[in-house]
Amino acid sequence: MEKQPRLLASQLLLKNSLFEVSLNRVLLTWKEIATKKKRVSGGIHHPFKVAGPRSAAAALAWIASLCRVNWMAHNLASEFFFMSWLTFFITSHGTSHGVSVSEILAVRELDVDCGTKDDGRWQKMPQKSTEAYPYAFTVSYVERAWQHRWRCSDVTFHCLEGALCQQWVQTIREQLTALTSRPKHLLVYINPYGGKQQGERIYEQKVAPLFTLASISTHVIVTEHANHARDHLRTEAELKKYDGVVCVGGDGMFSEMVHGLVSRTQRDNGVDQNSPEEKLVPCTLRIGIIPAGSTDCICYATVGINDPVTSALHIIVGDAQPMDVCSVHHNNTFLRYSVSLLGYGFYGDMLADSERKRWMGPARYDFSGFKTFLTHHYYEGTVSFLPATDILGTPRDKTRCRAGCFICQHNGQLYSEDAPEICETDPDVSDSEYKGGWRVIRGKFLAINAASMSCACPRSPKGLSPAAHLADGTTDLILVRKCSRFNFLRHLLRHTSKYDQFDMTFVEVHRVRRFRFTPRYCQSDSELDLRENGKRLFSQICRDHPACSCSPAYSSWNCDGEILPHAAIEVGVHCQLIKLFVRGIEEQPVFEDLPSPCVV
Ligand SMILES: CCCCCCCCCCCCC/C=C/[C@@H](O)[C@H](COP(=O)(O)O)NC(=O)CCCCCCCCCCCCCCC
Ligand SMILES: Nc1ncnc2c1ncn2[C@@H]1O[C@H](COP(=O)(O)OP(=O)(O)O)[C@@H](O)[C@H]1O
Ligand SMILES: [Ca+2]
Repeated sequence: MEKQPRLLASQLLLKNSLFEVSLNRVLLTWKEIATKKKRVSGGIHHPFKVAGPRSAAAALAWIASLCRVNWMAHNLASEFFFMSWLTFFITSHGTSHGVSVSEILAVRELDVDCGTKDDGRWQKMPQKSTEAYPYAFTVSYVERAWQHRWRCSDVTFHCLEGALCQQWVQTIREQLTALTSRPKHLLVYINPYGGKQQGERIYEQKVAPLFTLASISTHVIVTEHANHARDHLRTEAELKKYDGVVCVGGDGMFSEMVHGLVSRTQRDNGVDQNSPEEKLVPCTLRIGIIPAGSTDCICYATVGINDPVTSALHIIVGDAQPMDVCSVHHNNTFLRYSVSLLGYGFYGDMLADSERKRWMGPARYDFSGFKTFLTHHYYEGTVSFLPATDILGTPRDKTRCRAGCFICQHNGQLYSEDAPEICETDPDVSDSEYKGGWRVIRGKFLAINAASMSCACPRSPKGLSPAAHLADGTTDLILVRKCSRFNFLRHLLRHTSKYDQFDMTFVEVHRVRRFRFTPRYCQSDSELDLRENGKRLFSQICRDHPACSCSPAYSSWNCDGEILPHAAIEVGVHCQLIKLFVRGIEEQPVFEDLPSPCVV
């Protein structure tokens, strides 16, 4: 059934005119071609996947001989076909290849005699094609590769008539211009010190050539100090000139962009950020992330991979994904926004320690994580939260937030018949109570984490809260109570396997709209002084009595990789406050579940 229209189309085409094509795969993708047999790439099948020549030169000759491709489309007036897809057939093997117009990156005419150097690499036509078909154009398009990676692929079409060639180029350009969601002008900030300090190199070598190919103009700023990008965005940047902003760096750099853009938007709209109850105005400009940091969990959890080329291609095709942002206040004073992790206890202590070891690069987190694990401090306090009861789904269900997520499309405003009713007495939780819809839990905690998205990252591909949603207006509050080191290790290890990290007696998780935390001792205006004195006092006591197993009174909050100055905070989720140049993680037919090494 499916083959019939294609067959008809090909007959039509042969009658008219059109192209004989040689599929001119670029050398760059050769490595992938050789291993393609193992991969599934979104239903695209190539004839050259079974066996391959050894050297690159042999590969080119082999591809050229193998891939005699007929370009089959109907006449240009027949817009129906063109509206969404370009389809070409690889006649030697009878397979077809369709490319959505929305995933075409660029089209350029080729000077058949001397090739083209539009994108920085020469493409020489095979001699035979040059003689027989003196005109050609190249279409660059997105090809799906292994594990959510996207790559830029080229296909070159040859033809007999110059006018026809131009007509095709013109038509494809018109189609691309009609895609209004694509950015044309971008403001780019590069953190040269993020991650392994490769930001500038990554941008120049991997991203800038793709932006040039897609005719995107950029204004690039290499930051000179922390908060440079935030302050520039908040005050100076002429945002009207741009269709989006891009950061090259890690989660900290992304956080700077969020603070700059959100603050600017609130100021322009007369909204007071200091009021915790205030409804914030969403930002219109989209943010792109080129991952070049240490954790890059926002990129990983929204794209599925930390890969600069993939992220650049998502920016070029103009993807858009709304995201929730948490605002953090202390005593009616705005502190910070958070998009990924707000963590007190384990992640706060780990971050505070790791900041002193920046020279270690991304490995500082493993080192400080290990050290913090050994110190095994717990903290006493009260967590109160407003459960999100009017939603479908729970933090423990098996659904995952993926591209086009149904729950996020409805702003999380779905009513579930199974949603638990709030009852005044909960026999399961003896140390919790309800006050006006708020639930209050007192206890001793190793960690208090709020994940407003999954926080998936290479260290934990499913993340801190695997079922969290990017844009549902809720955050998953994870409470890890005091337990043995062994049990805490079991909990941590489960972040790296398929086993449920919440299925442990000392762990609970709640999907909430707001929450507050108050440490047991304090909180007064002189909290900061107390904290400093307290820390000094405890460290003195512990130095004097090394066997002492007491915990300090306070930890710090890790807010997307930044330390907050207060332990007592109030947090509210702002549904879909920002937009990213991504589409969410695309479903893949294979490789979705990583094999788990063991369960403990
Ligand atoms: C035993 C292995 C345990 C692995 C547990 C992994 C849990 C990982 C959850 C990660 C959540 C990440 C949330 C994102 C936070 C970022 O915003 C933020 C800033 O990122 P940036 O530097 O790119 O700007 N990053 C972070 O705060 C770093 C989080 C990294 C956590 C690593 C924790 C490693 C723990 C190792 C414990 C080892 C115990 C071994 C005992 C034998
Ligand atoms: N030019 C700069 N010099 C020093 N710090 C910077 C600079 N630009 C940005 N920063 C800060 O560096 C911190 C870490 O940046 P980030 O890109 O997230 O890297 P990482 O993932 O390694 O932490 C952020 O807090 C950011 O504000
Ligand atoms: Ca959320």
